[in-house]
Amino acid sequence: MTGPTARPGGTPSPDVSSRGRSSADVSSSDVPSRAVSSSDVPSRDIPSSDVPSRDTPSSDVPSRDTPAAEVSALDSAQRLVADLSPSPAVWCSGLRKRYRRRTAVDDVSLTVGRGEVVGLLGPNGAGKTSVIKMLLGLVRPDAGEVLLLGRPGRDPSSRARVGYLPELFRYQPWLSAAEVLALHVRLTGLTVPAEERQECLATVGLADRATDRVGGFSKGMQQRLGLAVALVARPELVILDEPTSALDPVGRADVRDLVLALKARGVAVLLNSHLIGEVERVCDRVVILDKGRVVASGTLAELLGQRELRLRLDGVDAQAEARLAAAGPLTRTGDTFTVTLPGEQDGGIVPELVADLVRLGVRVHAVEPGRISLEERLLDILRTGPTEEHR
Ligand SMILES: Nc1ncnc2c1ncn2[C@@H]1O[C@H](COP(=O)(O)OP(=O)(O)OP(=O)(O)O)[C@@H](O)[C@H]1O
Repeated sequence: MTGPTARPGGTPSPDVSSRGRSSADVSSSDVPSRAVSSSDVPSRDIPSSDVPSRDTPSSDVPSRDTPAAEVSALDSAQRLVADLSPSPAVWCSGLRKRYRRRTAVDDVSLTVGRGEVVGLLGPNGAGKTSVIKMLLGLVRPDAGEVLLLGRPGRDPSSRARVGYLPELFRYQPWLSAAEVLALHVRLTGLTVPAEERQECLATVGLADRATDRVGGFSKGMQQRLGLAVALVARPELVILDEPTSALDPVGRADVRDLVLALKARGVAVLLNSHLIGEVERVCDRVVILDKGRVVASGTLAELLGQRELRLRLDGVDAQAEARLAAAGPLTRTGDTFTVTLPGEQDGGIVPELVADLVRLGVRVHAVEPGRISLEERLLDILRTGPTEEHR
């Protein structure tokens, strides 16, 4: 996944507004303001003003005098645009960042599809937060390109539909939790009714602290409030940088449920977390960074494989053992047989094996698919370096 990737069909919008700013964002001096030109393939993210519409009175819109051929061409163009798949929630290519002589991010490209949950993993200093800040336009990349929801990441309007929980943040201590949410909703330029804001506080477990001043909140409560801020303006993409670092086990489980609920609603999530078990439970795909580079990426099945099958059996004769060995390399410890299945398995391989064993008179006590954990794979990749298979 390293190296520049083809740009998706997102056409940046010239519309720039202050929507999507967060009072927890880093200083505006980090935020580039240069406009980005566009010349790409259209996507559904094209502002509707760029697309000819029969409903909009305009000099470009066909009138009764417009020749039929022209109307038909406009119809086709509209259909073509409507049929295009939406651009990814996050797309970046060739991101690089140096801080003085230290390279923090080196040629990082990644994509988060709509409704997809992607985990960003890597050791301390790997460049995860730097990548996130470049995606959000909070740090200027030395090279590379970013599109958020089909618009340039540097365009503040792209962030109106992005919820962001920064790794380090501090809200105005003199405001109440409800006031912090109201402030952030105003910054997005959207209208979110008070009841919905209160529901959002309830979602993160702060329903009964709405009127309390944030200055008196514990670290975990501040992190819960940060989550509420990230979620309150009905985002289409949520970027969570270490969302559970201060949370208790119940809070962590809540965040897991929350990420799964977002996914169920079609919201894309980019999750940076050192809690690998959490990432393994909620993420569709994982991108592993080390020393600023992508060292591995893929779905959990791709990264972890699903190659082992452990069976606890009795009554295994030579014929049954031969059947087990036909499924893949076989080892035996007491009554436990472990078969290494081929990488590309078809879904029928396990039920067929079990049915054959039963037919051969074997008593099947347990069948367990085994695979290594994401933590083991991560350590393996970081210690020994990536293989072609991981990249
Ligand atoms: N503002 C900055 N000035 C100088 N160096 C920086 C700055 N921000 C990050 N770095 C350096 O860039 C590298 C990557 O840092 P980054 O915070 O992106 O890593 P990370 O993977 O998020 O780490 P962690 O898991 O510890 O949060 C580190 O070597 C860090 O010291």
